[in-house]
Amino acid sequence: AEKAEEGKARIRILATGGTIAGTQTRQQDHAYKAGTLDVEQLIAAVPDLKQLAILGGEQVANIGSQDMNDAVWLKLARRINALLATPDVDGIVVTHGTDTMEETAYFLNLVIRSDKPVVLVGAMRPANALGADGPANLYNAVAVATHPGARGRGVLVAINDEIHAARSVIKTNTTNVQAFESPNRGPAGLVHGGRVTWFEPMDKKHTHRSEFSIEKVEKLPRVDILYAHANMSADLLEAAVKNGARGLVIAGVGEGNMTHQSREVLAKAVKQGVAVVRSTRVMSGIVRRTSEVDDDKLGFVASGELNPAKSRVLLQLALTKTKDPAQLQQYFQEY
Ligand SMILES: NC(=O)CC[C@H](N)C(=O)O
Repeated sequence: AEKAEEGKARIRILATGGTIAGTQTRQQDHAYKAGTLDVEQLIAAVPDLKQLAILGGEQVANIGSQDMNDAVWLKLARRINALLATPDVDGIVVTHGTDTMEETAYFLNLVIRSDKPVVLVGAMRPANALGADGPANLYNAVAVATHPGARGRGVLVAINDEIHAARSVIKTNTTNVQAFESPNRGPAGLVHGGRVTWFEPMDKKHTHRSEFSIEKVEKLPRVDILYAHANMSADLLEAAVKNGARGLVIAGVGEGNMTHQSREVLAKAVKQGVAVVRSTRVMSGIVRRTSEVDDDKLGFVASGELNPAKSRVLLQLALTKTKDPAQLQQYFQEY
């Protein structure tokens, strides 16, 4: 029997597309189209959601998340801030493609102004595939968003029975249903059949404690990521600067390393006022300040635990405040 309405959390589901809203023409097909179902269809597919919460749905976008961009981020973040500022919404679930989910989650983690739960969810199999994972993931995500322990934890990702902090989570498999991990820290919790278990909370600043704001931001600065490899030439770095990048993130080899030619071009870029962050193409571990590369001398910033995609998000927001390398480094420690 359904629980009494009073006492139930009011959760708004904001849909943006992705495989969770995707369909294939035949169940055996490999090919499919992301973002074909709308938010009402997603909710209707999981009747038991009504037991968990009072739900409302909104369609913010309907795209494959490879097409996620600053404009949709700003729209989504503004809508969430507006909803959470009212007393009628207790939490938000965002359905999202998995390709860039880690970036959207971290962006929201830095600009949402509330300690109410915000939970991103996706799926690896289209909605009508054999063994579709979307309905169970959505059920679990709503359960997490209604859980009192989710409050104040920052933006979360709930997928395949795990809960992850936006800051730590990365996609680690192209197609498997087990596609998300937090390699350095492990998950923030577990959720199974809607039952939630929490682990240690994140010690970094986020959401209501974040000093980043998009209220007055019309456009985010351009930040490019360049991927280091053996025999890496430096001309693509020069091209990025020439094309107006205000920040560069290096997906470095090892602990944020790159060819000496690249390092020299980047040092020059810093002198021209471009911010440079050293991250790594390696899946786990930390890029510490001044190991093989002398960040103090060159004016670079070490990304710490943040992978290139997340470093890019933080740098975009940090550049709305400063381009001083010392202050930028401080942000990379605190967020
Ligand atoms: N599993 C997925 O969600 C991937 C589908 C699509 N590429 C997206 O990220 O939206």
